[in-house]
Amino acid sequence: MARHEALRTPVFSGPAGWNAILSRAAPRARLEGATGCDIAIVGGGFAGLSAARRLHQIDPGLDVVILEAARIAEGGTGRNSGFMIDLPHELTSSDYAGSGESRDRQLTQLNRHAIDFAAQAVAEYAIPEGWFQCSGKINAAASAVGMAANESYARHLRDLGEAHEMLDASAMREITGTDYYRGGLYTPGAAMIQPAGYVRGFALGLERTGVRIFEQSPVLCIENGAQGWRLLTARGEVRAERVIMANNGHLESFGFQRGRLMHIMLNACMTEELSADHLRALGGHECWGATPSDPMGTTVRRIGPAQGGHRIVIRQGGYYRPRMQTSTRDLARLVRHMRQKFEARFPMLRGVRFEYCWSGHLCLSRNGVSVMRELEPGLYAACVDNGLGTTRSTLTGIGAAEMLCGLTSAVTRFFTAEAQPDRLPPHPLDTVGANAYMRWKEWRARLE
Ligand SMILES: Cc1cc2nc3c(=O)[nH]c(=O)nc-3n(C[C@H](O)[C@H](O)[C@H](O)COP(=O)(O)OP(=O)(O)OC[C@H]3O[C@@H](n4cnc5c(N)ncnc54)[C@H](O)[C@@H]3O)c2cc1C
Repeated sequence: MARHEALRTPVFSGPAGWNAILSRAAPRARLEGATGCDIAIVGGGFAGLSAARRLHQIDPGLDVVILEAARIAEGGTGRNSGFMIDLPHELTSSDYAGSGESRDRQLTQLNRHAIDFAAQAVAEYAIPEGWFQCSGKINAAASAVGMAANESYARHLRDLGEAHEMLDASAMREITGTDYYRGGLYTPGAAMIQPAGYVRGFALGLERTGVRIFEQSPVLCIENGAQGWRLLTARGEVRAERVIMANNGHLESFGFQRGRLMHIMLNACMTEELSADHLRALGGHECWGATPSDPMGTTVRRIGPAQGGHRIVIRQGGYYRPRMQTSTRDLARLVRHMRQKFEARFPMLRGVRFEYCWSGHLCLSRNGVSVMRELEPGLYAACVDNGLGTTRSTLTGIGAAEMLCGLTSAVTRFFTAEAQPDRLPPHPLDTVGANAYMRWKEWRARLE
């Protein structure tokens, strides 16, 4: 009998701001007592919810249960910046280009498949328009380093035949209201989501199709016996024929891929609602999204009433944390950094408070691969987001559902052809090495 106990379950630092600015969602039941189903899914983020939707599309008769450790939209999926990006977005490169033209073409096609899948869910589940907008995004450049990265990425996009537009400083000022940026590279294919709104609407839509979701029900142990799989929580258990692990880096907490997954904690702050005076002083467009031209820079988004109020969301600073947690001290230090970044960009908004500051978890592999495969008979993984889970985890979820149902597709072929995640150096060398490398890269991109 296979038995996998969870070494740790998710711990979140700071409130998930995107969720906090929406009207309160009614809590779902915790798992109490015993229940059975055909397929149990561990984790209710992009991957888990997408897997449930794909399972229902393939066979509406399947009985599916999702067990989420936190509440829907309070985990990593509700803590990101909401850029659902179609193009290559390789965080370990200096300009987002991936490891080769052919893989980048393939990934772009797959990312667009994920965005289409999400757009269909938005239509079918009647998710409000403001929570999913195909408005494109900008790679914003503030220094010579950023301008060079944009030039280099634009060359890559030209080679791939992808649409893009270079923006000069005055166009950037017109959009963002600040003269901080020297230029930008606009690409039209990204969808901008209100992550909490999107994922809450997605979960409600799934429930209307019969999927059962239990919140605050961390799975503590999974075991396989003669009667299939048993998933144990503190107060209940689910028996299932098959299981999809959609818990991203916490796959390692169950003993899988040990020493091969990089756990990065990323951080973000969201301002209080901007007053009419602030809005006048700021100018610019009501909604825009700017990723940094250098992946180690600062992401900024401005949102409007359709997303939860006129606010600015800023993201900066990643730390390698194998225990998958951000300490209060780490978060306080990062909030100070983000304050500096905010004030440098928006001097006209001095005094505007950060209302919500939080940290969330990314899981990368050194060689940029995900883990979407059958781990043991009847146990599947849809894990390792590589920093772009809005699309990549949507895809791993789709792929795991298809594989479990015996289908092959471009998605399953892509992931099953991937190598294993590369092994990392042993602790504490991995932590010291990764953090030193990230601090150096951040220093180089300090103006971006
Ligand atoms: C500040 C920040 C900004 C980001 N910006 C972007 C962005 O703009 N675009 C983008 O694509 N990505 C972004 N990301 C990354 C993105 O959030 C992740 O890639 C995405 O959340 C991964 O989705 P997932 O479903 O694979 O995993 P998760 O969202 O982490 O979902 C996994 C779920 O599993 C649950 N879980 C874990 N263990 C258990 C257990 N034992 N039992 C039950 N449930 C369990 C967790 O609670 C969690 O809800 C950002 C991340 C952060 C932190």
